[in-house]
Amino acid sequence: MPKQIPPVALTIAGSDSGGGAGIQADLKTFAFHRVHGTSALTCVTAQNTQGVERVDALPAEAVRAQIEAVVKDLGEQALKTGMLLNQAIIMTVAQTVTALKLTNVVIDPVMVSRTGAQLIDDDAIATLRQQLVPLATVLTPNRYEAQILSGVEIASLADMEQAAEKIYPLGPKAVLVKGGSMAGELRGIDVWYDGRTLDVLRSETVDTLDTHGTGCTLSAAIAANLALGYPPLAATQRAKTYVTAALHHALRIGQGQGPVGHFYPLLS
Ligand SMILES: Nc1ncnc2c1ncn2[C@@H]1O[C@H](COP(=O)(O)OP(=O)(O)OP(=O)(O)O)[C@@H](O)[C@H]1O
Ligand SMILES: Cc1ncc(COP(=O)(O)O)c(N)n1
Repeated sequence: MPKQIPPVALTIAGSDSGGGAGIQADLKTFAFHRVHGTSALTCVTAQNTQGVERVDALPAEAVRAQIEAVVKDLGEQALKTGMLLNQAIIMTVAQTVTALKLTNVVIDPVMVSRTGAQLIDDDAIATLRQQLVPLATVLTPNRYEAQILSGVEIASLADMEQAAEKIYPLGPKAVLVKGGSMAGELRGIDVWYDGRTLDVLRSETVDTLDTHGTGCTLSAAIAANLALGYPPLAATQRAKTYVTAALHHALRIGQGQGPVGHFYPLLS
């Protein structure tokens, strides 16, 4: 049988020592999709299922060097960004993605945790909005990040739709407002807007506390499906289906929120 050449996807994100989110979630998600994953590490977190205990940033130039090293040799069919942490790293990633003319760019604008805690400073948020958001093929804010980017207080499906329409003019080709931290039946419902189509991506609400890494996994799965050649909306629908299945098989490990089951077909 001839050897197959896998597509390549790049993640630019932080390390989660607990293995449930960040680079670790991204590489597992790429591997599940049979996409070769490359990575540019932005920061190292000391983290477990209960929270983040410490964060150490890498120098922005080290982030640039990692991106350049893997892209010039292995290429990339898609990339995602996750936790970029500070203004210098955000600026460097935006410059490098532009300079290398990288395409199929999924931006997970990690700014606020699901519990509502701000993860990066105000300067970094402004830079992310101005320099990185316009480069996105798909931008995936959670409820609180969508509130910051749109100025809309989000409590209903109509609010999610309005936020997606307000974020779109910032420059991404498509916006997915994620509903993992919405209440009741809206938990797990996402809103897509690409300037033409306003679509609601529905899945059943999975009744579990073990949701660590859902956001990272979703954006990595979108990038993997883009690398496989699916157009943005189809890639996002397939990613949503994957995250829902992985949530159904979330791992009950650790004392806090366990990670989703990335390789759920292998779990008995
Ligand atoms: N309990 C759930 N049931 C079904 N889908 C869910 C659930 N929780 C999250 N999701 C889905 O997971 C994906 C990630 O969304 P979420 O809003 O959790 O992102 P996030 O806040 O960035 O993630 P995280 O909580 O990992 O920081 C979305 O498609 C969302 O709808
Ligand atoms: C290194 C790192 N990156 C990102 C997240 C957010 O993860 P998620 O939004 O998927 O829970 C995290 N907890 N740690």
